[in-house]
Amino acid sequence: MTDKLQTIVNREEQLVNTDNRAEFSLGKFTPIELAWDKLIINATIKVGKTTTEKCLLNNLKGVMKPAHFTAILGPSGSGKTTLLNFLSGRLISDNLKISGELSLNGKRINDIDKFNDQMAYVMQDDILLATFSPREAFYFSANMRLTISAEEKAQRVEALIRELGITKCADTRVGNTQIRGVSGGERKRASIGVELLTNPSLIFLDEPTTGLDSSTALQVIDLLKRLAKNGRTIVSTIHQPSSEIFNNFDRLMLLVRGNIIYQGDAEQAIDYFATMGYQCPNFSNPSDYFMKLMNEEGLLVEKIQAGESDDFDEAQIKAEFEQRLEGFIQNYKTSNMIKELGNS
Ligand SMILES: Nc1ncnc2c1ncn2[C@@H]1O[C@H](COP(=O)(O)OP(=O)(O)OP(=O)(O)O)[C@@H](O)[C@H]1O
Repeated sequence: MTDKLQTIVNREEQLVNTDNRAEFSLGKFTPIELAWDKLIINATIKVGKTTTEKCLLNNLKGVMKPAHFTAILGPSGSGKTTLLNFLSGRLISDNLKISGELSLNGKRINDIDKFNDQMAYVMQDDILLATFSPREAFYFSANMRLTISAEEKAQRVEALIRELGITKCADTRVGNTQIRGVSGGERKRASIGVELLTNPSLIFLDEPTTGLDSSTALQVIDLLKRLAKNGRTIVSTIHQPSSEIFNNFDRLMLLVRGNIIYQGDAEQAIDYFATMGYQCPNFSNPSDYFMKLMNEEGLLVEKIQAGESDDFDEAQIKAEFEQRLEGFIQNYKTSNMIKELGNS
């Protein structure tokens, strides 16, 4: 275990032993640092008699740190869900070839499934039954999954309802598109709550803010941030985050076509790209800017905005984008971020 991680573990134990711990008093948990190296995932694709190989993740090294909220951003098809599924042990497909190394708190592991009880995965589509209230859903899940006493289950459920800020709607049915129920943000917080019942150290979330308006999305992000502050490892893919949401990320990972082009402190990302000559304009949303950099269409828009002719050669744009992408990949490979990963 690294010194930094040991410090977090010690801090966590201090917190756990303190009666006045304010938030998410779900009990003791061991902070988790999940790291991986040389991760290659290839898919075999058969169309008629032709078989081709597609690289989904291209030799990745990375780390998800405890007490941090890490956001994974990238264009559609860049490999975000594949990475999330691999790290959470949910990647099952007959046509995938997977190789690489995983380690948990500094120790190599072969089977992530063994740590299932310390991890949770919040899917994009909420799994709550429309006719249950959040309180009923929590008790149902607690009875199915927890082996603690009935009194402890009740304590945990009631604490969660308070800490998630859903006291007012705890007895309202969840609802769905046909049945009126709690709001979208309350439903998402309740979905996260169901996963929190097992007191996980590491939580993966797939686009938890999709379909929510900006202030409701911010409430969900605030919840994730609080969980991270509490010592948990929070890893989430996020679709089109606002600037306000972006400001809540501790760490940022940018993925393009199965390659990482940034992995580090979210607040240093703007400076990092600026040193390469890509300055995010003042008052603009950093994630929108990064998404433009990671897309061929973004390059086209950039050219039109710069007043260049709108009679573009598609092949030329493609070639220019490939060159830009290669520059990002190579710059990342020689950056301090990669060197720091070596020490984690
Ligand atoms: N089992 C598979 N076989 C073949 N191709 C696959 C398989 N799984 C994923 N892919 C392809 O790998 C690429 C990455 O997929 P992934 O779902 O990880 O992307 P993503 O970044 O999460 O995209 P989105 O934002 O659209 O959800 C896509 O082109 C997808 O079609």
